[in-house]
Amino acid sequence: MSQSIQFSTPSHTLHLPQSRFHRPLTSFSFRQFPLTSTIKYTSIRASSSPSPSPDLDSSSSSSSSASQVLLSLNGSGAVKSEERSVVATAVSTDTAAIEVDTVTEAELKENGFRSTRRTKLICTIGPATCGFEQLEALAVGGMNVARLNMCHGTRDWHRSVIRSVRRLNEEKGFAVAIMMDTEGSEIHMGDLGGEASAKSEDGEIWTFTVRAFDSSRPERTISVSYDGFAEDVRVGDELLVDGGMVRFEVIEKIGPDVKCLCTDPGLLLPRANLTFWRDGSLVRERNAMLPTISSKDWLDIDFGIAEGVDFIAVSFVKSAEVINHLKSYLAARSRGGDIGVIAKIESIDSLTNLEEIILASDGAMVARGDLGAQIPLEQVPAAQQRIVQVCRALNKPVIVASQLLESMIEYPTPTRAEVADVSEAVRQRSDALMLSGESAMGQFPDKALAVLRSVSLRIERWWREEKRYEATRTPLQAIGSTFSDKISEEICNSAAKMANNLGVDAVFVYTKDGHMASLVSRCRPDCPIFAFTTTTSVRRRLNLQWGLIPFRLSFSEDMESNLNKTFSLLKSRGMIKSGDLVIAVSDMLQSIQVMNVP
Ligand SMILES: Nc1ncnc2c1ncn2[C@@H]1O[C@H](COP(=O)(O)OP(=O)(O)O)[C@@H](O)[C@H]1O
Ligand SMILES: C=C(OP(=O)(O)O)C(=O)O
Ligand SMILES: [K+]
Ligand SMILES: [Mg+2]
Repeated sequence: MSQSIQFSTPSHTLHLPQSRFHRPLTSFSFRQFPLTSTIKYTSIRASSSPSPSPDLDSSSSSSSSASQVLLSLNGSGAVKSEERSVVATAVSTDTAAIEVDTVTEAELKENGFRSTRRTKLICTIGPATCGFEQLEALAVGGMNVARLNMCHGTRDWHRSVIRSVRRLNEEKGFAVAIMMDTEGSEIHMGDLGGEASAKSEDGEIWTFTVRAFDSSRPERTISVSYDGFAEDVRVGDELLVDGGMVRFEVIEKIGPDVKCLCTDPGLLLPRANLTFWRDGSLVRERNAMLPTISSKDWLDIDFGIAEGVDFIAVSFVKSAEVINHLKSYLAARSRGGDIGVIAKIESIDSLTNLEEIILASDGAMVARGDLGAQIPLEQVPAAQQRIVQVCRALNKPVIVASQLLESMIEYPTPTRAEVADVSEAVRQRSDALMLSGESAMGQFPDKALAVLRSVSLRIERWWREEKRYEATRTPLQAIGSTFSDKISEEICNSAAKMANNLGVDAVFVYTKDGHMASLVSRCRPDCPIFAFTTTTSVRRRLNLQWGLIPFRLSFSEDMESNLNKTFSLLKSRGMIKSGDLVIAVSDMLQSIQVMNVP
């Protein structure tokens, strides 16, 4: 019935120093399981309340102990509207102890493993999506991470969104992670005194000023966030709003006011970014004086720690130093340092110091909005490809962001060019795609998310059909520093290769801190990766990474018992079936097992 092969420790064990994951280290040998598997099944006992503790089962060999599996829809593909009514409701059967997100469950049951989406989706939350039902619709539509841009909104507003997302996760079994994005101290316009936008026409004279307005905004006047602004600019400089959406020429300076002539008309949006160009180059001296993390950002970071966000995305990173600084700050203040730091690559300096920045971070964002204001637009695609490749090489998740479906802020369908752009990001196999204004303040947030979902699924399938995977490309460079890390890496590389060659249905990875799961994800195998972890926060963080379907599950050091338990739980939910071919790896027992589900 089930055939399984196990590479594990038998007679001779090689003793190695304990790794940072405290896993027993092993040597490798080969053992063929008898055709009648040693794996046995016992039914799952129902438990009236799910265990709040993410601790491992103490009774490691007992696959009959009350068990809990938490699973997210993340990674699942499309959801039909009629399924929404049943989505994410806790199932009250004798397996009530299993909390399952029924979106993924329905997907797996209906279309099998191959249908799951590998590319992760991030939605910026704004006025269009901050209500509980709107957040739920996004989660049902495939949102893996909710992003909060601290450039906008009050802390109270952000707190209420964070709490709604948390409630959604708790009540409906989702694992949507929260990413807080810092404002940074680059120069930007004020908030237009509450207006949604202001139109600037060709030939108009506008005043940019560091003065604050007591009451309403004077006509054709824009406040600027940086005090040194009026001193720094020169008559003749070109002033670009949002990287060129609107252009002005500086014609006169009067104290704190700078008079500018509009040369390229357009819409001014609240808090739009401002850059200055002199003789065809970006004026950067001024920016070098500004701290990457402003005093307001530090307060926001403290707020993020207190509210338990999962990721902090740092705007306008210039070097690895600021990332290291923030990481030690977080390690000292947040329990267990469980907030991931994402470096936003959106400046010339961040491209210059790309490798060291990414190495220091837990992930990176190709922030094409500001990047396109700092380098010529035609250089942005090459920069994107390089950033995606470096992240992959260094095993850090990478997000492609900004203007993916910009036209969908106003229209219900994307342009062909936008679909091509999204396809390219998926084809590069970036971990995640991000919506900005489309979900924050657009008219069609759910439709925009559905476009990301369907394009991701289609391109991923095309990629697999074309068999354009690793064999034809340069192998991944080795990254592990300790011997133990090198073993994990080799195991994951081999497991992914075996998964492709054998055409397995899924890779199972048992991981406490998520590292082993990220190593499997890095290989971008053809099949989905079921990542089992013991803690809720790791489960949420894994939601950012390509191909991972994160589950929370109590498990032990005993892989056979873990597999027994997982098979029974997933089979009882109809998420796997007898005969499915699975490869299992774990960061406790460094082994690869190949087996058919009995
Ligand atoms: N928390 C918020 N409150 C109000 N509006 C928001 C919020 N977040 C985003 N927005 C709106 O969505 C737009 C796009 O979001 P985003 O790309 O994150 O910001 P930005 O345009 O400042 O880079 C913003 O310009 C703003 O109009
Ligand atoms: C994502 C970006 O950053 P923000 O929206 O904070 O400007 C960007 O510049 O592309
Ligand atoms: K920001
Ligand atoms: Mg930016």
